Amino acid sequence: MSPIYLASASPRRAELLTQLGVPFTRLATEVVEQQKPNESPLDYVTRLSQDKALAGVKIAPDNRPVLGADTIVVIGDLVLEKPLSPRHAFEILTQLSGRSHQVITAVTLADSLRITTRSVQTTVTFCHLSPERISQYIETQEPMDKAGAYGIQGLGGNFVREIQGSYSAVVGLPLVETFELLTDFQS
Ligand SMILES: Cc1cn([C@H]2C[C@H](O)[C@@H](COP(=O)(O)OP(=O)(O)OP(=O)(O)O)O2)c(=O)[nH]c1=O
Repeated sequence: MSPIYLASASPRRAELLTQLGVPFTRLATEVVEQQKPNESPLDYVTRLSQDKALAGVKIAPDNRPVLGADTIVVIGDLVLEKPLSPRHAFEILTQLSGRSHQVITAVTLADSLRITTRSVQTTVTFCHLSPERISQYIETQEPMDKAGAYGIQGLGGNFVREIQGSYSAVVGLPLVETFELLTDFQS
């Protein structure tokens, strides 16, 4: 696999790309994450992954492909991103308790001429969480930098009764779809 740029500060995305065997250099980009009125969750996560990749293309020193990705948690029509505070994390986890939600991850590859995006939707079902259990989890700090205020790869995995779809997409980068995207883009 040829080397690429990764426009992401997420340690999970770097680990997953390493697991795929893709050599990469990280680029530091800043993208404002704000859903527009009437923008669907899928359109929103797609746009963010594209904005991240295109912000990387702008600062990349050469024309290697740039990968950008975004992950959101969706319950009903409501998009849950990273919690703004421990109190907000408590509200989010209370909403997720005892029911199913969707996790959508979009991945974009772009260079100065082309842009391609794949999105993956996974359904995750949580067991019932008591307020005490939620508070204890928040004390670990694990929820604070994660969409939906949990990490399936960490202690948040203890809450997952069922997952239908891609585990790696929930963690932040769908391995199969990213490999296919890279293969198609570089062929
Ligand atoms: C649901 C879930 C999300 N997450 C993480 C993946 C993402 O890093 C984060 C969602 O935030 P994002 O805004 O997608 O990504 P980021 O800000 O961490 O990184 P960057 O924009 O620089 O690429 O939540 C987990 O690690 N485990 C989970 O189970």
